[in-house]
Amino acid sequence: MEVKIVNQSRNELPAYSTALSAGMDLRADLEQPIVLKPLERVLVPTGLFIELPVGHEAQIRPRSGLAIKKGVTVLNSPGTIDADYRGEVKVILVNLSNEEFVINHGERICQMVIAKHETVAWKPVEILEETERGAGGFGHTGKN
Ligand SMILES: O=c1ccn([C@H]2C[C@H](O)[C@@H](COP(=O)(O)OP(=O)(O)OP(=O)(O)O)O2)c(=O)[nH]1
Repeated sequence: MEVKIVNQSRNELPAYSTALSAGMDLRADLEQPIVLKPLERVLVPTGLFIELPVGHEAQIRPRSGLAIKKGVTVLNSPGTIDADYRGEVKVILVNLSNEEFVINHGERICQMVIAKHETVAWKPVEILEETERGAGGFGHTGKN
């Protein structure tokens, strides 16, 4: 599938890869480094703009390496990029460690996965079909 992408990032390194992996790493596009204190969050620009086909979304997900080594993750994971969004793809990072984390220009901060989704026509009804579970949830079957 082809997806249109406008790259206004100042990164010399490729902003995206063509590898056949599910997630494409995205790089920070920064004029100067960002210092993220413990428990602070920040909106990080990528310099990328995409045009997804209707019925598709892009999901912004954490990188496992940053999460386990630095405690830095995507706060709203998975962030949703809608098919009709034409703004810059941005990433909400949060520092869950007890040390400062510096985000440098060009650093790979997250990964983006393109996914298909259903387009639903909601059908209002008075009653839903019964099931064995019924309204039980949130651990109602116990631990064992
Ligand atoms: O991590 C994210 C999440 C969202 N967006 C952009 C693309 C998305 O299509 C738009 C709206 O996102 P969302 O629906 O999550 O935001 P909202 O808080 O519901 O705001 P809105 O009222 O603008 O929909 O913001 C990003 O760039 N990065």
